Amino acid sequence: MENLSSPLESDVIKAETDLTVVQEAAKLIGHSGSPESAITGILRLMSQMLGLNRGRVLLSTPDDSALHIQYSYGLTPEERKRGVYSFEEGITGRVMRQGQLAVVQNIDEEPGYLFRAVDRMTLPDGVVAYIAIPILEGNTPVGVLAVNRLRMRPRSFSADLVILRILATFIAQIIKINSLIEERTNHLQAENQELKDALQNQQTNHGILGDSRAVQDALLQVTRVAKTQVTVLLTGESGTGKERFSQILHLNSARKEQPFLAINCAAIPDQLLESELFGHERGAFTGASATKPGKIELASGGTLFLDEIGDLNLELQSKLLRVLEGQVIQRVGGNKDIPVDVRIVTATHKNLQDAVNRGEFRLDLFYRLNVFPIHLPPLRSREGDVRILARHFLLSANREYGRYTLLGNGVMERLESYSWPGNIRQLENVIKRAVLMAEDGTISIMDIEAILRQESTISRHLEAGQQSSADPAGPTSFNSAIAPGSGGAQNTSSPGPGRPYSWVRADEASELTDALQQTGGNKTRAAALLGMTPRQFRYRLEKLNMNNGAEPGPDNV
Ligand SMILES: Nc1ncnc2c1ncn2[C@@H]1O[C@H](COP(=O)(O)OP(=O)(O)OP(=O)(O)O)[C@@H](O)[C@H]1O
Repeated sequence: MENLSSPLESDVIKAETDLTVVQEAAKLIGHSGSPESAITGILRLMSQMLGLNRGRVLLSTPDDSALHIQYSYGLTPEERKRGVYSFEEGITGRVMRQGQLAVVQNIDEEPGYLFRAVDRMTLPDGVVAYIAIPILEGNTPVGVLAVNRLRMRPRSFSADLVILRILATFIAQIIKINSLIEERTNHLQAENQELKDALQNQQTNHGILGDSRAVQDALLQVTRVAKTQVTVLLTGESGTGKERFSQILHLNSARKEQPFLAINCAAIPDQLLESELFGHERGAFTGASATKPGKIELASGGTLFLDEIGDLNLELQSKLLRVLEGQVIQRVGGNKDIPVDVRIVTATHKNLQDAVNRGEFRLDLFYRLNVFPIHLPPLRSREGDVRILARHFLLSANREYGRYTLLGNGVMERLESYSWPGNIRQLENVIKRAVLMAEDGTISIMDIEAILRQESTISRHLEAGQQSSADPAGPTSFNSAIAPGSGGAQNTSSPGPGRPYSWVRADEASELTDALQQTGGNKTRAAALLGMTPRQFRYRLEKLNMNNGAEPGPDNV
């Protein structure tokens, strides 16, 4: 081998060999799903084609911060097992620590060479060298590629170093791809389990998620009273699941084949609400061109859910009491008693007793409604539920948007420590927005912090907005009112994707600008970041005179 015909010819042969090794090793990257065979294949090529023997790849384990021989060629299982080095030990530890290659020309003369994995006796008698190269992910060492070679060989050290650097890069790729595959596989397995659990949960709990005592108690109470005719009052903060539980009550009752209708009493002006609830006769008021049955009639045989019952005016309270006592209604503009058979379930986030004390709520109606109160506690006091719900909402947002997003390190803990004033609805919105915002398939702690910062601004704006009137831009609202005459058995309180309306304020300009900057000017994504619909976002830009990148004008608010 040494006596080649001419230096030029030997150079050509070496270059061809190197090229073959690189080509064959590159093919092995395609087998990253099985890193053992791909990396061992590269180590075998190094030994057979380049004379770089006893190749080993040492990787660190998170548990003991030491390097272990994970893959090798030409080492016995015992030698492999012995090859464990702390980052402070030997040549290998130094390469890992400093991220720089090491070349030991003669291992017998290097005090730092430990002979730990491979005994000197098993190596050739001549002068043996050792080369160790860091395996880098970006600039960070994640492991070490090491080999022994005879010092006297026709190939130069520098030629070996060049090819070893290339092969270390290939090995880094294989490790990276494999860890991605592993991460995705784990995610898929978790998702699979989640789907099985959800299916099971769907069968037993009608899709109500949560292991906390509070949720389990509420479920038990709901299913217990479902079969009876008892009047149920659901209490709890906004977004705690009052409407959801009312549906479960209906689905567990003998009325489940009949309609379930919902109305949010706070979302509909009083004069419309009366006609929505009781219906009207033809000609009852301007525009009443035809007789229209109300929701109470339409829900006959089934269940009517009245959300925000505390907002019902005193006149309608009396009429509702009459329904509860006599199971009859009169349409607006009519004088005929129409018998109805409806189960009325109500909900409120207000303290009804206080409303009674202030004279705003009828005591007799309060007693009628409050026969069986069920309280849904806020999310912050449902221990363990944020985790379950967050995983569920992540899964469904991924499905809805066709993404494959994962939660990054520390994100779940941050979600668990947040106070969730908007409860489950807010958690769902935050996860949806985070999935839309996540750039590289992972929701980072920074993404979540940015969204939670926005959430606290939203709460502040909401307080301001609640003192104002309706949105001229007609934004999506959590509680949408029914258009008069829309009829049909629709649910009028389903949550929308955007945030509830709040008045445009001058100090919002910097938020809009920040969001636009973060999303590189993409208005749809900026809107999502702020929890707004694109329409709400555009409306604000217009109001603040910022549509062409202009600074906001003080008179435009
Ligand atoms: N335990 C739960 N598991 C899964 N999803 C839930 C749970 N509780 C509530 N949700 C979901 O959270 C959202 C808010 O619930 P819901 O509308 O029932 O709250 P609410 O208390 O009626 O709110 P509001 O008082 O503002 O009308 C809905 O999308 C609902 O499906």
